[in-house]
Amino acid sequence: MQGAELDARIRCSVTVERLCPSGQAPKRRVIRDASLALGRNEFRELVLQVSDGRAPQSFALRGEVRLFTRFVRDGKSSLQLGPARVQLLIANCPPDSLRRFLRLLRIKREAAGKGAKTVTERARLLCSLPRTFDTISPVQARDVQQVCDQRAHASGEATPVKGQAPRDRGNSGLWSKSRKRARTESAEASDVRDPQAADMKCSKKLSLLMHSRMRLSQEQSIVLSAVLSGKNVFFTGSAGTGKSYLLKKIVGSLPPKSTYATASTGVAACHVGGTTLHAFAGIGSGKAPLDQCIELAQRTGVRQHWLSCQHLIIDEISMVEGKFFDKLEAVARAVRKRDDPFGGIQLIICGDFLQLPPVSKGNEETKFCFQAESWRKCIHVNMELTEVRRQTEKSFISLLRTIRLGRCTDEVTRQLLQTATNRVERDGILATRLCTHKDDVELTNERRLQQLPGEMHSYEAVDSDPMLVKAIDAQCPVSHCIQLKPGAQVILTKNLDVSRGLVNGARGVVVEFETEGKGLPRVRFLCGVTEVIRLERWVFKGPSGIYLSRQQLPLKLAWAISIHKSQGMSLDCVEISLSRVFESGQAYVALSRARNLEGLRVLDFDPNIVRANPYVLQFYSHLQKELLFQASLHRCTEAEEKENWKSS
Ligand SMILES: Nc1ncnc2c1ncn2[C@@H]1O[C@H](COP(=O)(O)OP(=O)(O)OP(=O)(O)O)[C@@H](O)[C@H]1O
Ligand SMILES: [Mg+2]
Repeated sequence: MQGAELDARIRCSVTVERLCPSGQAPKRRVIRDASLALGRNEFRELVLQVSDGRAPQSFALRGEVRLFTRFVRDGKSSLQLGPARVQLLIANCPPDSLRRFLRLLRIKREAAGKGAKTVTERARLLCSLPRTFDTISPVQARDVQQVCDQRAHASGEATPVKGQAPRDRGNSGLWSKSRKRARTESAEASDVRDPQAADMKCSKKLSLLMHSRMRLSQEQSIVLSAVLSGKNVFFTGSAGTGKSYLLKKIVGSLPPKSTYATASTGVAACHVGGTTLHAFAGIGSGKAPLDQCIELAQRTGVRQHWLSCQHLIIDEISMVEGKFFDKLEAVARAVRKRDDPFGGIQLIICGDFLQLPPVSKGNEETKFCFQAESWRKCIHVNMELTEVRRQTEKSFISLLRTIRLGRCTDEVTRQLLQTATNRVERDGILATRLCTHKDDVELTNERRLQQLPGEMHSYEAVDSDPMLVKAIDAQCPVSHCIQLKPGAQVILTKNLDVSRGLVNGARGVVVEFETEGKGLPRVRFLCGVTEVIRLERWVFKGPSGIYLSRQQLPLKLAWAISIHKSQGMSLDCVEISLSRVFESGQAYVALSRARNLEGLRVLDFDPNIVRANPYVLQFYSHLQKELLFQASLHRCTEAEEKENWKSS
């Protein structure tokens, strides 16, 4: 199937509810594994076709159609088809596919607008045309123009009252009535005065909307295809090659009911909208004997995860302990009563073993996951991302590559020593110090905030469950209480507007506070933008599988951050003191957070602290050979296929 056709057809669970006029309970039919397609019938009307693999049912989108999109993130949506008194409840759809499907539906429906010919019931009955269903064509320039015309027309008809959605569109019910959209619509209404500008704005907006899907590189797409083919995949790659970016795309491409996104740390889990691996597993630290762990995993709530999980995603695998992985594998088989590796769950694992290793306490011996006994039998395919996306300077990428392997040539040492004099501060934005020890971070941030003159402003988060503040703290990248003063150094913890540089990790300084309302902070960022920062919401799965959320400012104090917390982040301007580095990979993680050499200042650099674990190096050396072998095999098969094709 091509992209456009993919957008027009989704696999999901569909419940068809027929509402009875007499007020009786609706008649329901549940199709668990349905195909839902958008197309046109013999009268060129828009039609939704639901199929369970046998007889398809069609629903023409005539008259009023109401669309509910609040839970698209969970793969759910519903459509009320007014005249037919039918409701379609969509569930368990890969969220990205659902988003694209609904976007296509909205645009096609709006493009048809009022101009759509209505076929009378009589004409329908008398018509001799055979019943047909053609999958809808992709969005064309013509559709975009029609939508813009419709919008301009609707705005012209509606009284352009600020903050009020045009009546006509409100009635169609196809656009959710969120305040944000109402704002946009009122802005559109004011564009009526300059129809040409409004038209251009509208086409630009629509074209952005249609092309806003996350673009993957070729190598990222190959990994996604391997995942969608059902294989157990481990993909690796150096820092910044887009592993977590791809993982988010993978999460959005799988059915939500049976997909569990996890990571070794809370912050990494939040990046992929999931939970920690420990919270998913429900077996505590996993150090208890196997039968006790199995018992723990059989508890109500926990058992349900193990049984419903068909795709388990794990980010930052380098920090998962090997023995813990073996325990999980055995628990999975026991709880699911299946002898296949991991009880038949598809594993999608990613990380870079040359970054931070599992946390060890005291003299306890820790193993990497690839040293787990069950690793080899669980992983079918190893893949590597090679294109670095975080950094663009070739020389910096090559420097980082050397450090990653635990080497430090004279040239690398010279380049890093040279950064000690870098003036990374700009416009009052100081460098973030990456610290090896957590205590240093808290002390530094508290002390520097206290030292600032000016009034302190406090912001309390609104949590979905105030009893679970600790669980939310463990996963959310922002604290329950944030305190700021003018001059506070901050870092953005969410992508707000990628095109303007307001991305996760963007560095800034608080310049002032609004005098009205909540007294929100105005922050000047390194990218040159000064913006009032508003409350944002984070949603993630809590330990018992229910969704938790926090509403808070997407800011964190940024005089200092721990290297452990920085794993997975991209940072604008950093200062690193490497004298107390104690782990292999720690120096590499710290250095690879920077986007470029100019944004980096390394203090007290000693080449001896650059280390890579010898077992990890050995693992990667085997992996490289395996990948080379796979690639040559692939080339041979391709050549053979070409040869066969020529001779046939
Ligand atoms: N296909 C892509 N298109 C646009 N930007 C991308 C793409 N892939 C990755 N990026 C960007 O590259 C940067 C690094 O990506 P990401 O954090 O996913 O890397 P990573 O491999 O997980 O790094 P780390 O090992 O440090 O966790 C991010 O800013 C991300 O948005
Ligand atoms: Mg990552």
